[in-house]
Amino acid sequence: MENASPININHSQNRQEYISQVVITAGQMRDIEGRIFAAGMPVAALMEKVAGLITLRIQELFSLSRNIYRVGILVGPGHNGGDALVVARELHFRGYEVWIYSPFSKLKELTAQHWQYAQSLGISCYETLEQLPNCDFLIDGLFGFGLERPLTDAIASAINHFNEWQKPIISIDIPSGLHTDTGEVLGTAICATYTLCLGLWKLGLLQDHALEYVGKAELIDFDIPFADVEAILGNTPKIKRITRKTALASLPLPRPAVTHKYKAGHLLLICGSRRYAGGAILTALGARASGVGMLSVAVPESLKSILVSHLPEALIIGCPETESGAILQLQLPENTDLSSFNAIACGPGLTREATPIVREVIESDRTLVLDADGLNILAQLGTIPTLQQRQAATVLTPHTGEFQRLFPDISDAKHDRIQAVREAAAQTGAVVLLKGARTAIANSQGVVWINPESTPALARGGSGDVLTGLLGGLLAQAATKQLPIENIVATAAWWHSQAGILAAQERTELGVDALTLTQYLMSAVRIQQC
Ligand SMILES: NC(=O)C1=CN([C@@H]2O[C@H](COP(=O)(O)OP(=O)(O)OC[C@H]3O[C@@H](n4cnc5c(N)ncnc54)[C@H](OP(=O)(O)O)[C@@H]3O)[C@@H](O)[C@H]2O)[C@@H](O)CC1
Ligand SMILES: Nc1ncnc2c1ncn2[C@@H]1O[C@H](COP(=O)(O)OP(=O)(O)O)[C@@H](O)[C@H]1O
Ligand SMILES: [K+]
Repeated sequence: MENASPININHSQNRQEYISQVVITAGQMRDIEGRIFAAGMPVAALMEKVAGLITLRIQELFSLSRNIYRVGILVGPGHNGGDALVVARELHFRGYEVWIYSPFSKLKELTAQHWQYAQSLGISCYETLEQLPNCDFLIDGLFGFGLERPLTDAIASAINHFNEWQKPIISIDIPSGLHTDTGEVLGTAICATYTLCLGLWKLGLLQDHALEYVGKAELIDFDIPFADVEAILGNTPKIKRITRKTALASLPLPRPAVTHKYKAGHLLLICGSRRYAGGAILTALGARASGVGMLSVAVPESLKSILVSHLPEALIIGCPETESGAILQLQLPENTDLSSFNAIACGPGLTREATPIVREVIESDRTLVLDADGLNILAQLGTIPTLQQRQAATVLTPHTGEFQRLFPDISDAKHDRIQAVREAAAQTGAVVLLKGARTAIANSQGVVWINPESTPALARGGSGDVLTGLLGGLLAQAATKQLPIENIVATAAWWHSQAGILAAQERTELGVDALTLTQYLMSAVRIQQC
């Protein structure tokens, strides 16, 4: 299986794209910073540059042409506090009313110098909370990527106090109190309205449990040299954000002028039961939207007519069913066996009665997506030994509950989803897509893609079924083109979310039922292509 293709970072026009993909840990940022300083960049000069860019962004967000603003600046003991003090000074010169608050008796040297200079300019600097007047917004420079120990006592209560103010808070680099890598709350954390992440995206900002603290995240690019990033990350970063550009690059567009339906991929969906008929319809509609050349859908016989009425273009295969209406046996049309398909997606709505069918597709040599009951059955069969028998590519698409059933020995799924999904892919050899607010995808070589934009409108029954169909359809098309599986999986996750975002914009977050979502898939791509 091909690994992530290297990003060519030697052309300046690629910088923006590269920077928007790369995700780093605190340790990597420290190493990159160390190289920049060792090469001769003065620490104070870099702080000035970064804080200048932060100031410009704050001026855009809270323009004096609209209002007179009183700003509270929260200053920590390290260089995050130093950044905040430079911002305080600049906002003071620009005409903002600035108050500085820092409860720390000991500041790093550069930070202490900026504190002293701010005081000399007549900016009010306070050490106790009560002295700080009511402000229109706050700038959080308490802690950046240097925070490693849980916050306690006075500083923890101060953070809780500021959160209660319900004023906009702009966090510099990362909301203070979040762990830079896991996004975990270390005691307590600032609930930011905006997070201005410095230089390169920090991993913790893309972890699900950090999202309620992060607010709207933006990157402040301060021209970190490529050579320094490359020296630390190599030219194929291990953790990447899925971008519009990378996602669109894996879509099977444009179609060649001369082609036919089987060249555009043949997908077999195996889904549904009498109890869960809707899941089969949604999965099939997701597959339809992928543009797949030929769609076959195996369902229990009693679902055949309803599937035909929703998808007249698909070949609906009615299978013998159990007493309770699950598929009893895969009964493919004459002259067809599993090798007739470019990809198989199996699971939504099957019920656990369909174990023999799941076993059969796992034993096949076809690219396989397992979801929902396909995953529950796999967990019962024994995830790792069962998948070790597979010769072809496998994609698992669990939500957190399914993930824990599949990988009970990976304890990290709730604390560090990125590490968890990476371990799961390494143990199974499969591409694993862990669903969530920030869906993460890993391959067995340890490369991870994170979907950085989505909407809670998707937290709704059936939206995962749509993803399974969409992904299956893309994989079937990709199989004829030799595109890397993990790139297709990332594209499917991105596309699904973009459709959710578009639908939520037009219909509110309450208006994105799974059927509606399928109707937005096409327009989401069309808009993004423009
Ligand atoms: N790299 C870059 O690209 C650039 C980086 N820049 C900025 O530097 C920031 C990183 O700065 P940093 O390394 O000084 O760490 P930071 O997060 O400010 O705090 C560490 C301090 O907190 C203290 N401390 C820790 N835990 C604590 C606790 N529980 N309770 C109380 N104290 C605690 C800890 O003390 P110690 O552990 O030594 O006792 C230490 O003094 C970065 O986020 C960005 O804003 C820009 O200026 C330029 C470009
Ligand atoms: N809070 C959220 N923000 C963004 N996307 C979400 C959120 N919650 C769920 N999703 C997405 O919605 C889909 C839900 O899938 P799943 O849990 O399998 O639902 P179902 O089985 O009902 O179809 C996944 O693609 C997931 O990433
Ligand atoms: K901060």
